[in-house]
Amino acid sequence: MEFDWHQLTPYHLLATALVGLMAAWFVKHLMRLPKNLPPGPTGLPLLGVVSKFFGTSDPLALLSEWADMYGEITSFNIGTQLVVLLNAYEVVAEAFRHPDLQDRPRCRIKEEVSGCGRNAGLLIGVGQSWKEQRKFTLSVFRSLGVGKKSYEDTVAAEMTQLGRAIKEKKGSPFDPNILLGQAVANVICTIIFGTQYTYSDTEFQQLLSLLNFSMRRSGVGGWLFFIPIPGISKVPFGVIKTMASNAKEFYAFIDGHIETHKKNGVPDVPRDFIDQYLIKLKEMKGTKSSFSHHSLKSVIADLFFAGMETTTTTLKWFILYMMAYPEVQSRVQAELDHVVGRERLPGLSDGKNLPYTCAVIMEVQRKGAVVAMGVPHLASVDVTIRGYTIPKGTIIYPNIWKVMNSKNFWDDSDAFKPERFLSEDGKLTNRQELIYFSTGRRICPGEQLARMETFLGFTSLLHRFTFKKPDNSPPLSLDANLGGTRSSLPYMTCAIPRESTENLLD
Ligand code: HEM
Repeated sequence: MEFDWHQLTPYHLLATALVGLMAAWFVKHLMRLPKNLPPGPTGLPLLGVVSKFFGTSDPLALLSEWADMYGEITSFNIGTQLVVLLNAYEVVAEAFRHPDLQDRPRCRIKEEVSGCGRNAGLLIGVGQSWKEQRKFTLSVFRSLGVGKKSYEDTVAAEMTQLGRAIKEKKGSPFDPNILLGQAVANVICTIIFGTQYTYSDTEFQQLLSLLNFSMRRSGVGGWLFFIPIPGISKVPFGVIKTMASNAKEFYAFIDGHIETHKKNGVPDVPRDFIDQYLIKLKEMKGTKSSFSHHSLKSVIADLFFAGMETTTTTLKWFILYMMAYPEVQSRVQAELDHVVGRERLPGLSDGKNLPYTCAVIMEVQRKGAVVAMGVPHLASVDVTIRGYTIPKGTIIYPNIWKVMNSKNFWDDSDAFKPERFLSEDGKLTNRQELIYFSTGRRICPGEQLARMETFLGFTSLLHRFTFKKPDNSPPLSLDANLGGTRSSLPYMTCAIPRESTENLLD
């Protein structure tokens, strides 16, 4: 049959030209890739391995399988984006120390909704601006005593408020998610706004629901935040639309607090993060720096966003594991009673005398792996790690879950075994593979605060209550939901008050 050129329409020509261009781009793209990329699964042209994720209900298990097949460092394409996954402690430590692997992929949705632009704040900031904001934030934390003895009273007071609210449940079943979230958010509110809310405050309730939604629905490793499409925040339907409108409300909430601080004036002794930032803004006026109203707004959002759901989820795993392992719960309580007694609440200084309790905390962190895929880094130039090239523009994920759960590093890795963190003579032993807060130059700046909240939250709750699965409730599940954090499935608990601590809550 002869081809009739006259039947060709302009649409045919356009379609042919487009296919040709795409093919040319794809070949050029392949030719530009270095030969010594880390090994990994191959995918479809232009789509990469995306389809493999659609076919699985457990993306972590799939990534773990690839780690077992290809080794400590793997690479694959998501669409046309090259992604590298780091699956062993040594390789995460080496990569995250490297000065050229410290950028972040762009977070268009935040840039657009906040109006703060490409490089404001801490969580997605890059270069000099990120360094300045991070250094400043850590210095404010230090000056407020965050993570130190001097801040203990603030956190302990919040945990007492939490204990009271739990006591009001009178041992009947409740979902701990809301109460734990309130306690954790309130600690951050105290640092940033100098305000400690009551749990029934409507403004506070609204803040919690805005934050919870985005974190839970942001996809594995929060990938929805990193969709590299300009105008993404304008999508008029679905989860993106809700995330964008929540974020808008959230930024308006922050703006309100900044304006109130400005209106009232900064006192001689700054009370909180906003006061200290406003002083810094005054100092830096007229100089070229990253300090601005936008950056302030952006850093505050980052602290809430990075600090709230992570810590709440951690505390939720604690209660769930204690219900699932009542013998471990009893042993922690026995150690607390022995070291702390029944006349006072546990404090930070008790930690050194509570090796079993601390081992339980570490084991729940390992099994919970709340930030299972870390927060993605970006290569700012071509870098060589372990003999493999990581080209400029590659997104790098630390496979924190794998590092903390691999059979290669952990004996009987699936088992819940706090004793793995104890030496034969019962002393606490640290393991470098427990990279709960990541590692390297971008390691979580809230680590000290989170450790403090976790320790005081866990010990004070177990000192006062025994957590039990409600009668006739479904069997407990230790499975996880994977969103921005790896969180437990919703569950109910009964908190049974323990004897002779009643007076400590009044
Ligand atoms: C148990 C609770 C927490 C866990 C498991 C956790 C974990 C992490 C991880 C894995 C990262 C990524 C580090 C990297 O890029 O390599 C991170 C970053 C961050 N975290 Fe946390 N975090 C927790 C609590 C907090 C708290 C309480 C705050 C502050 C109030 C906070 C603020 C941040 C910020 C601002 C970043 C970004 C740092 C940067 O990009 O330089 N986190 N966190």
